[in-house]
Amino acid sequence: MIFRWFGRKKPEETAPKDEAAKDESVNLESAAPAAEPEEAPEPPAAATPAPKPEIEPVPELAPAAPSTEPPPVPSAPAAEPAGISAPPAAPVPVEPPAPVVFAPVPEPEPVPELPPAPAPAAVAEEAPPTRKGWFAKLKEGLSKSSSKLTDGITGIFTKRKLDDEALEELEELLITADLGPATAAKVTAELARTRFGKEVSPEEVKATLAAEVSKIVTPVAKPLVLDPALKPHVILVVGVNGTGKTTTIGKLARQFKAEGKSVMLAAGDTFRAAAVSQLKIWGERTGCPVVARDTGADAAGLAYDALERARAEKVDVLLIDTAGRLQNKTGLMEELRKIVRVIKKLDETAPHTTLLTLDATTGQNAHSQVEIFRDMVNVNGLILTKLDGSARGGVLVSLAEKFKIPVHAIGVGEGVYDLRPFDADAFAKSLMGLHAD
Ligand SMILES: Nc1nc2c(ncn2[C@@H]2O[C@H](COP(=O)(O)OP(=O)(O)OP(=O)(O)O)[C@@H](O)[C@H]2O)c(=O)[nH]1
Repeated sequence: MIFRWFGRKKPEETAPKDEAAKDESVNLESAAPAAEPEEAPEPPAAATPAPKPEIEPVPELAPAAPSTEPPPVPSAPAAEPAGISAPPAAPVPVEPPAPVVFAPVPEPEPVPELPPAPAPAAVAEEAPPTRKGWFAKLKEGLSKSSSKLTDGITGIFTKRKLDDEALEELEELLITADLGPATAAKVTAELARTRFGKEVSPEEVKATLAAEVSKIVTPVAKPLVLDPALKPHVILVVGVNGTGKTTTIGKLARQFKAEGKSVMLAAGDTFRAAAVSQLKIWGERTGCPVVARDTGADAAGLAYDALERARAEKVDVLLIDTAGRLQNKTGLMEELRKIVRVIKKLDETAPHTTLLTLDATTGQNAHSQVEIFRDMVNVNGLILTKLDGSARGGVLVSLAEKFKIPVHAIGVGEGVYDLRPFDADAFAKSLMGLHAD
């Protein structure tokens, strides 16, 4: 029996190469990586004299500051990775997962008037969080993902030896929990190496799996570090509509402000009026100026103006929001590449960080999104959003294994404090329903 297990092929041999990308729910007719687009039109209005963008004045900081920055929490440890700060707050009502828009619908005309934007809760309404509160929230947020795993593990390993059959069942369980075939095979093989033929308890299995998951995700757990020499450090935020780009920008803006940095926001999703007004609300909440134009304006031109303005004002960080509609993939690709090309006219090293937001509730669909956006722009950081309430949080493990792109932070709620640096060990333990210390 033991030989059968050890005689198995290595994960990379057994795992179908593009298994993950073939997720049933991805409509890759419109979303699949495509050939290089035709030559994009020459840089926009941006480089030529253009109407001055609308610059939201920096709201008066005196009233905003106390509400934006909670008093220091004594129990929270001081060590906070650069770029990401204070942990989050009271439980946030869990939204039903927002579906990723992939359907090949015709591209609508820009909507001229501003529909009412959802108003994020005021920063002041959220209680300052503690470290303990953060782990509780992470564990609670991942409870749907972890209960799937822990119930399965208990079912397989109650009073049972670790034999071939048990290992196969475990491997299947890990695949259905979105860890991906390669990761599932790797983690199971490690368990077999140390425990094969022995009676193992569900607790032992969970602890071993948590340790293996932690090993896989540790190399990608890298905080978002700003280069203080850059004025500004330009962060381009890309991702499919509804994955949390704008919300993540708001959360990051709060954190950077809390570190004493000056922040400017650019409403680069000029396609949707609601996206612009939503970013303006985040600008007001966090006390950051927002560079915006009317709906339908050229996004690259807007980004150029924003960077010019941020440079003139020696702003520390410029966060650029973008559109994420994949219905017209070629159009999106052209738009994103044009933004990058145009801002490079001002700073050839920009954007310094290109962050892709991924909605954890979409599971393996996230793999296709990484491939698509990586082909469009040089994605060099990921943020996994909506880990709260997702039963598919295991996807982070397979993303780490496959793409090895740094995961800078995770979102566990809609509140302004609900973004945290990605802590590999806490995540692995929470995913396996174990207590994170
Ligand atoms: N539960 C939960 N909801 C989140 C999280 N991040 C964002 N959301 C919610 O997801 C929804 C979409 O977020 P947006 O920030 O508007 O997403 P977007 O990518 O900017 O979408 P568009 O503006 O349509 O391009 C909003 O209702 C957010 O409040 C998270 O970590 N957890």
